[in-house]
Amino acid sequence: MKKPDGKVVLLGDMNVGKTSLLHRYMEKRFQETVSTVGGAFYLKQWGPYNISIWDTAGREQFHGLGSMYCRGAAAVILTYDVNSLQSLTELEERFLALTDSASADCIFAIVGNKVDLTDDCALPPDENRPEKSAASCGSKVRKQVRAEDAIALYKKILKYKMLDEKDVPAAEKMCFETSAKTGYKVDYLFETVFEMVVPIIVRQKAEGPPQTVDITDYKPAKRTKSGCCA
Ligand SMILES: Nc1nc2c(ncn2[C@@H]2O[C@H](COP(=O)(O)OP(=O)(O)OP(=O)(O)O)[C@@H](O)[C@H]2O)c(=O)[nH]1
Ligand SMILES: [Mg+2]
Repeated sequence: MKKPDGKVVLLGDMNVGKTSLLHRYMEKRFQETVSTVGGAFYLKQWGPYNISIWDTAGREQFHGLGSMYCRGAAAVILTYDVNSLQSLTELEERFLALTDSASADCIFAIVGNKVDLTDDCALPPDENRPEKSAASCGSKVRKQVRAEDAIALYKKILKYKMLDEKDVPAAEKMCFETSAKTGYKVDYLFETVFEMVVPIIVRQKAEGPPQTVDITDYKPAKRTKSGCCA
């Protein structure tokens, strides 16, 4: 297996569509998923670099693994469901702290998935079309999370990381809305992130061995007679 040069990690609550986004990008299709157990990764060749993209489990029982997956990450994609304000809140309350183990210059992207389930009634109510302000429009639902809410979260992340807005990509550039189901903006999301990750990979390589864990290097510890590990 090729050794990854850099690492991108998808984090977010269960059911927001992390696995579906990754399938859509890597396999160009949408298929039924099962809730992720632990984590899994894909390798993506990007120019001369191999980037590992880690899909993590959103379920609470796997929460402890999150910071291990984030170790040395060059980018973290914080994913929520545009139809669930709670899934955005969880990013701040439950997932942000997991990124403490990421690279110091880690890039953050915030992604609102499942936009296909919403329609233009997500926009502020139109006084001329009061029916559009209803909580649902036909089979589509009103978007629960506004783009501004995601931008506000991005700014909170910068504060948490003690980063200056002028030293990092603009919030508007790093907040995305996608649909894994239709493919809307999925390639754009990953490719924007990869472009930004390349300089971080270059720096990480210049500074020494990558901080990513190569699971092919894993050798089980020898057991001694007393049962301890040697
Ligand atoms: N309509 C719609 N459904 C989606 C979209 N993305 C994912 N889903 C559905 O949402 C459900 C959860 O998707 P997953 O990709 O498994 O979610 P996850 O974030 O990986 O969940 P965990 O692995 O439990 O953390 C599945 O039924 C998907 O088919 C989308 O863009 N639009
Ligand atoms: Mg999953």
